[in-house]
Amino acid sequence: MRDWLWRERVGAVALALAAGGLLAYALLWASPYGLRVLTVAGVYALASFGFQIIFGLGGALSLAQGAFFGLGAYVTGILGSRYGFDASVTFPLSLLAPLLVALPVGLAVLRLDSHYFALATLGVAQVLHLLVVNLPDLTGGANGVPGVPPFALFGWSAPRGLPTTALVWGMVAVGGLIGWRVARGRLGRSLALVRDDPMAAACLGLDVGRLRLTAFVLSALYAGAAGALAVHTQRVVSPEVLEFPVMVTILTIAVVGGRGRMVGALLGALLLIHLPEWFRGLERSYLIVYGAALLLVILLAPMGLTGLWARLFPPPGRPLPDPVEPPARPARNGERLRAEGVTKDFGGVRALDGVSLRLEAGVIVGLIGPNGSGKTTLINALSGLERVDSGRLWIDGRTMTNARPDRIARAGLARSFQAAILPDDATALEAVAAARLPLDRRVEWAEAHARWALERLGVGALADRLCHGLPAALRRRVELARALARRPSVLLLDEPAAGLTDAEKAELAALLRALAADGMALLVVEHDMEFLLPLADRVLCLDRGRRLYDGAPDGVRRDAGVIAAYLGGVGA
Ligand SMILES: Nc1ncnc2c1ncn2[C@@H]1O[C@H](COP(=O)(O)OP(=O)(O)OP(=O)(O)O)[C@@H](O)[C@H]1O
Repeated sequence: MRDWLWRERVGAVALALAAGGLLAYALLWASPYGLRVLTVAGVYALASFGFQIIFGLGGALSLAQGAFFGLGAYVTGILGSRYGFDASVTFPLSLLAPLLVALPVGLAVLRLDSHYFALATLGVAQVLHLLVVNLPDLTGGANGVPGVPPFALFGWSAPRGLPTTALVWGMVAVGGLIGWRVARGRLGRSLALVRDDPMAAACLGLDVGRLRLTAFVLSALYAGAAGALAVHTQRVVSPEVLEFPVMVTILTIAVVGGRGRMVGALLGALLLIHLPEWFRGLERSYLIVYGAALLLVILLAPMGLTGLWARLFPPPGRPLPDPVEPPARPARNGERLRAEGVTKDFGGVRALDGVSLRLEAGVIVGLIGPNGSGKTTLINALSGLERVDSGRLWIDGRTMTNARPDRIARAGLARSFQAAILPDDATALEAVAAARLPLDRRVEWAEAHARWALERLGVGALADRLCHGLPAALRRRVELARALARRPSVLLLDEPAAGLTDAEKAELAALLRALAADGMALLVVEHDMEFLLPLADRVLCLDRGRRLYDGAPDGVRRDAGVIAAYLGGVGA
């Protein structure tokens, strides 16, 4: 514990020293030109904080960050220069304008795949650029708007030099702190989960669309603020602020600094904006040296400067929270899930053909059938990952037919996948805590509940181990702990015993029985009859998407239809 505190403090001390050094440079050594460059670095750091939220944490390559920057700059430029408004009007409006563009654009394009999303956001930048060039009465066209006043608020105005630098870096400090809290808090953690695997995130109850939209809007606010400050610094705004180099600079800052980290944005901005100045003396060869220096940084630190720092000085393992049992859903007997007449076609293939199913509290239902009989499709349909063509679904009496996976998850359903999906660079505790983010208001509570789930599955000792490199059996346990942490009323498991030793299977069976005894309704897809038949209370067998058998486990081996379609094949 003491070691952890000490090492945590080392990071804070390093940051304080760097801030002190920067302050000393600004106050004592920097020339007026040096202060200008420092101010521009601050402006880019602010825009990059926002980019870290949408790109670094959310994993969405938005190429609109430069456009939002330019929009903020134009709003301040036009209102300040033409109408004489001070920052009390121009600054909020420079945030509002990107927000008003980001909302509809985000709603329209955030569901696209990454490269289409990147192209769509690039389109936003192109449209804005065309608009400013072709609306000369408003924007000054290709010449832009000159004579933008300095940042002024309630009669005080920031003259060039130190006051402007201090103002910008004050905003950088506030913006960085907010961004840091976002990254460490529920939003940042949820976004990282969405970035790593949107499907798994949705099945844990996270509203992927809303999270991405929030990140996009936040990124636009940061860019708008940075654009407003940029135009006060340069005192002129022209279409250049909407051109691609601004976007490329922001992207390079994030990549060089380290994706998703606010300190990375800060370091990246300071480095990227100062590098050309340091190499300017080289005259014509400056671009070559600048490019080579960048390449070197990327080669030596592919995870960015902050990634390199973390590799050289690995962050201390945090003390684990004490386990706390999460509140259970109200106990209910009887039916928890009902599906009726579920039909699903994939092109010409009928994967499910009018399947009906009931899952009850305390009852384990085994789902069997030959390969391609529709078992996974049924689990996907029940958990909202596949839309059904016809049929109906209820969970705890509430209709959930074709509801989104996150809604179904919040209604009380949890599931596992054939191959456990866990984020590689998260610890087991973080991976499980992610499942509690939609339920717990604070990350600390989510972690305490996650610790309980890990202990319950007998893998408490793995809490601070990275998911990457965990053996398959342990990954399954952690995934199950993640499902359990949400205290679901219905649990769907897709081949949970695959790859386990006999001893591990016996442990798993005991655990599943204990969960059923707690009142959970379970559906277990398995090919391993030795494991499933003694475990299940009822067995449903599918064949070519149709129900072939639904009854007691001991009747399965005697059923002629099941033997012909399936058991003959698996040699049971
Ligand atoms: N996304 C898809 N697109 C097209 N066809 C699909 C898709 N998903 C499943 N199918 C088809 O639907 C049928 C049912 O597949 P499903 O994966 O549900 O079977 P399964 O019983 O889970 O098989 P297995 O035991 O091999 O996992 C198969 O014919 C499969 O090829």
